[in-house]
Amino acid sequence: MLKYFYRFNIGGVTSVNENELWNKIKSKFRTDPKYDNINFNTWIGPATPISYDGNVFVLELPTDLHRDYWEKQLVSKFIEYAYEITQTDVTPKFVVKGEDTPDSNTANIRDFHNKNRVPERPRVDPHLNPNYTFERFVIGQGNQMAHAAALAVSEDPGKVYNPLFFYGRVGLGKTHLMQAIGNKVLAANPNAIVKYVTTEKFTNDFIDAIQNSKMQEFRKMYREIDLLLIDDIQFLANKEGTQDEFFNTFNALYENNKQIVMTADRLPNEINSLTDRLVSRFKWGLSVDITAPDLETRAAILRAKAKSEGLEVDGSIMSYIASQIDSNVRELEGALARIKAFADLKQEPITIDLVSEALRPLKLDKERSAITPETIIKTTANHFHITAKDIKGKKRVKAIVVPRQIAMYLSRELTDNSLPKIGDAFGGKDHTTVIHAYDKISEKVTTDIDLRNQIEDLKNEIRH
Ligand SMILES: Nc1ncnc2c1ncn2[C@@H]1O[C@H](COP(=O)(O)OP(=O)(O)OP(=O)(O)O)[C@@H](O)[C@H]1O
Repeated sequence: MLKYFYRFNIGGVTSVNENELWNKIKSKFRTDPKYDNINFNTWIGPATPISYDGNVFVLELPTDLHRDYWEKQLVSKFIEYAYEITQTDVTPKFVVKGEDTPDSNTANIRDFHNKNRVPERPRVDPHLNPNYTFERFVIGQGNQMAHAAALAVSEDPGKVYNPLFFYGRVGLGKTHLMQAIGNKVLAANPNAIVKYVTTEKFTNDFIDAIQNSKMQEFRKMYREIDLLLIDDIQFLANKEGTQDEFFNTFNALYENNKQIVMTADRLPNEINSLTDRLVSRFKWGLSVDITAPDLETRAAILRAKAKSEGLEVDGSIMSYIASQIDSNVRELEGALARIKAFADLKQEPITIDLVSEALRPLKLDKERSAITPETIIKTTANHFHITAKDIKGKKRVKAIVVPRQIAMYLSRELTDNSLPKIGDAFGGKDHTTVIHAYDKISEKVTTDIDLRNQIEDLKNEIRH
């Protein structure tokens, strides 16, 4: 391709040639905090200046995708920078490498091959954990809805809820449930193309494809999927290029009635800088949250895990472990593994003493005993901008009654104190008042997301 290297003069201002101008523009992009290294190396670095005649700047880009990206995301910055440098309006023109010299012969050959190709089902590794099945998933109050939706989708992918979106805190079974859909779909139809991918992997594959000019393969692979399971999409935050590509993948699959299942630790509209068009698409289907399992479910999960590992543990010991660990299922599993290792090492049966010894380094008992209704009352009062005296008092206004009930609920959840003892700490209330408050809040958290978040925040504040 011809390159022009010349300087010329407009009104006494010495103009720069395309290389000089491009280098200056590049350094401006480099120092702009909006464009980090990955962004710069992916989109800006691979561009080549072709010509600049004082008005039009021709920039060659390696792929169509780069052109799209430049036209949508970078063009205005380019114009702004070019103006700062030259004090003139520069119009950029983007050309894709090789496009202005199409080799018709090669194109014809490629066409021929495309038309005569025998369609084949590509082999895609689904990346599923065979243990993440519906059979091994224990249903409880916090995951009932999510489980039902997952099951419905696995029986009729692409038809009922598309996309299906699970959200919730870490370690509560989102990945397990989404992969259960994949395992079930594959069991029913071994030819289905199922792919589980984390958002991190999707991003890396995408960047890799751009850097190695493999976008076509990348797109083809993702667009032939029947069931796409994409985990932790909160990691799309602040990644505009990947969001664009995911948007295209999403549309291609959706239009072909292919099922998409996603997870995140929060709702789509709470993900930082997730573009509105993605947020609105994610809302087309169904979003379900998974919340922390209650005591009963935690014990049931433990029983199921112990059974699958051939561990014999008494029911009351299970309840004890479940009462000690109320954060998430992953930690529950970790505790069980720890107890098993401890029993093996000591060659002793699993008893309450052994369990409490095994879990001691996790400081669970200590943590529990360090938390008292007093600390809970104080923290809750602060949180709601009232006083501990209000909580212990008898005022019946809503602004005090609700925090009082929450503090009672937390005192039951986080301490081993008996009901009368909790009642005493709350200014001598009867134990039936504590039960009433506990039941009321337990019921409310199942439907009120704000309350649930507030309680989670409070638990964290109390623990730390
Ligand atoms: N209801 C359940 N029944 C049985 N096992 C469960 C249940 N919920 C979670 N688990 C187990 O807990 C562990 C953590 O679950 P998972 O990885 O699915 O959580 P997650 O919500 O995807 O968390 P993260 O956001 O950290 O990826 C897994 O081993 C999973 O099998």
